[in-house]
Amino acid sequence: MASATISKTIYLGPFVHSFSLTNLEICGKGVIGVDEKGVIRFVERDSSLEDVHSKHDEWKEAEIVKTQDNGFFFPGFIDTHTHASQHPNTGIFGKTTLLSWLETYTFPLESSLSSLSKAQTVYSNFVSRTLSHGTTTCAYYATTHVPTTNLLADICLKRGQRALIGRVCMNTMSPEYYRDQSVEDAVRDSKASIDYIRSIDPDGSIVQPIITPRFAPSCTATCLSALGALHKETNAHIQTHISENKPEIQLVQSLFPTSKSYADVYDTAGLLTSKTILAHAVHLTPDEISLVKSRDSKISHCPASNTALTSGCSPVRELLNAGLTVGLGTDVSGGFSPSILEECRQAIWVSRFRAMNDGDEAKLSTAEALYLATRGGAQVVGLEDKVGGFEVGKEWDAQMISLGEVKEGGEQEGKFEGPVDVFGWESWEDRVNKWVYSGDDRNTLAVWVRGRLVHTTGRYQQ
Ligand SMILES: O=c1[nH]c(=O)c2nc[nH]c2[nH]1
Ligand SMILES: [Zn+2]
Repeated sequence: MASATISKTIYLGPFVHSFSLTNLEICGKGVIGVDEKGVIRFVERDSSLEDVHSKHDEWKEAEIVKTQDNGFFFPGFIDTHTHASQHPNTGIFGKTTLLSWLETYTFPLESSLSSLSKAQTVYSNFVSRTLSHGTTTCAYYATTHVPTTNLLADICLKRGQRALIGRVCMNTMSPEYYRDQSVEDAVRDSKASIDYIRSIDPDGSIVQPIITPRFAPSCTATCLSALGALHKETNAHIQTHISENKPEIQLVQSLFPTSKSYADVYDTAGLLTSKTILAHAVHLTPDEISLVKSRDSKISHCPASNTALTSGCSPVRELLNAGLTVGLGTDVSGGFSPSILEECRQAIWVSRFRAMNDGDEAKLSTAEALYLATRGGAQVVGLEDKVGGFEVGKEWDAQMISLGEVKEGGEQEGKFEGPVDVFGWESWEDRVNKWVYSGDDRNTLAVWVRGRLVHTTGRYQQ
């Protein structure tokens, strides 16, 4: 559990973060001061503890946290789209595609999360899992059930993980055993969850509610409009899915024959706003891209899920070139991993598949993938003033990454048990690439949110 108080702390060692989409800063000798509120007060480069103590007298008594085992500090990951309720199905999707996958695997599992004890087990486990992978902020879908959606918010608040938590709305084309019985029910229950989440964290500094129409096929036009009105009333964020696979898009066309496009369905309902997170966006038309841009709605790119459910390869370069704001989403359990580091790799792979047809410009670099995982994600969830990088005034949402080192002679005794082999001669840039391409949660020794230590592994020593 997150400790209640935090001490003024100096974080000492290399740090890595994005300046911009293409510019990753790698600072070999950093000193970062974080106050008792978890706010960064100074960031010194090519500096030492002695330099900092002589410059900042009032920091002489501060605690010191040093990187270890070829380590560096990195901003906490931001997962802009995942389903906590689907965690038990991770890796279970067979050869299904979106609509058959929902029927076969997803609705039965989600409906079973009416049980508080089952939800306690699933949600606690998933929050532990995402934290251990360095995810400090997560946009979660829960289920239609208010008590267990609220439980997910309780768990995130207690564990100290920033989260947007959505009670799922679905009043049509869903199984009889798992659907909202009316638009009024969908709105009443969404409101109940919004009110609860705002009551446990009135400033929304850790948990916030998010209005969650599942996707256009599972909500009637009246339901979508009522949720648009609920956004106007509450100013809560909105999350939904869009243009994930082709049969889904055809279904939307047949269900909303007077709409110009899938994006237009949401726009007509007042759901395309600057606080809207649209997951997938694999097959948007140029007109839809312009519409999304004009509304300043945000995109969650979910490459692992898009490949697993054979939905398609999202043209991320095109979305970025059009000026859209993009972050990464694990989309468990369409996606097969709770790790945003894995999602960086998947985003890079999918961009290579696009490049095979679209040309080399489509390729995402390591720096670009890490930007989407941090600063891009922060913009998607509306937290860009607080998290995503290391600057004075931002909050300390960070992970300590350690890569370990191969021992001389290849000795195994006492070797760092992680997936990355560092020999000692690699540049910092090469080390970051090695982490992105072959690292995992064994490399994430410690995780902080707002300066609070929320996860450690046994190897973390201070
Ligand atoms: O990846 C997805 N996961 C879901 O749960 C879902 N529901 C509608 N559309 C969806 N897409
Ligand atoms: Zn999803």
